[in-house]
Amino acid sequence: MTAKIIDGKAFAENLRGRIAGHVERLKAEHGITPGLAVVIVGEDPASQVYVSSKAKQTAEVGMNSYKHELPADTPEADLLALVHQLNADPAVHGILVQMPVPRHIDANKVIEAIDPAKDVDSFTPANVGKVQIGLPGPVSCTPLGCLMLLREELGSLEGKNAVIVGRSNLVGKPMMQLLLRDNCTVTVAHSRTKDLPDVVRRADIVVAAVGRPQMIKGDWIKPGAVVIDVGINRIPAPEKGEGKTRLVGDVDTAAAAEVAAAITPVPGGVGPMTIACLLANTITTASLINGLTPPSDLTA
Ligand SMILES: Nc1nc(=O)c2c([nH]1)NC[C@@H]1CN(c3ccc(C(=O)N[C@@H](CCC(=O)O)C(=O)O)cc3)C=[N+]21
Repeated sequence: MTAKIIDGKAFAENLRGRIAGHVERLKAEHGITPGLAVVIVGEDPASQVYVSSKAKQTAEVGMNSYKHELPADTPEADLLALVHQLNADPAVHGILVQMPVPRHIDANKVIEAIDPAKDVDSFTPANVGKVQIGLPGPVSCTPLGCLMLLREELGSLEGKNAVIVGRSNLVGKPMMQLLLRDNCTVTVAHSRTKDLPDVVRRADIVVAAVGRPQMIKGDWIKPGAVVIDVGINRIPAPEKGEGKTRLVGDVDTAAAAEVAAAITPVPGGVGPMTIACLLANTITTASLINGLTPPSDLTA
């Protein structure tokens, strides 16, 4: 078998088109222009590129984009003060503080300072809890993007054996909640899991989120499985020239594609969905802040 390559970039583009429609409606019917504030501390070049593309896409769907770039040595108190200022700003419906923050800043303190009503990453304890019990609110961007791709590919996920490799707060744990809500039988595997290849071989759905380049091999994949590769790893690519690099996922894509029914590529799979879901969450929070029901096509 040769797997279908799931085009996350195209799905994300379509999603952004629907988001633009929702922005239009919020403006025309309610006089609300959703606003997203992105805060970045320090000059990490990869983060800079990523934040710029978020700002560009935010503007493209008709939302207001507020970018705050702070120097790497910004005191924690100054960052917390900015978060409080954004919490109080009625033009801001979503706040994202780009992670990781420099070591002298406590990331948990920053996350807990964000008003859960504006927490478009769904990182705050309040929103993590809401996702767990199924209350409306923002849902972690990467898991939400993965869920949308899986539903598009499979329709109902009911009864599927889903194996998530990785138990991070960022991806593994929220992914577990979402797949459980869609009636999958969920296994969360991690670095201490015994016989990991055998565990993965039982999966109808594999979500790889470990951050180790090409760790999941082709012969770990059950024939006909759907594979979602969350990994974004930069590795040396001497074939492209001295000192060059390329992006690979957590899955050996070429080998897995020989066995799977469908697989997301890296780049062009989950990554673009993450940013589109950030915009989707800003519609969700802007709606809820104004007492409106969020659009059902943008959430879990
Ligand atoms: N508060 C916070 N929220 C985040 O959601 C967050 C964060 N901090 N810190 C960094 C990570 C990383 N992340 C990515 C999203 C999209 C791509 C993406 O679109 N990747 C492209 C490739 C981009 C390239 O070529 O470098 C792709 O996979 O096709 C990558 C990485 C969000 N993060």
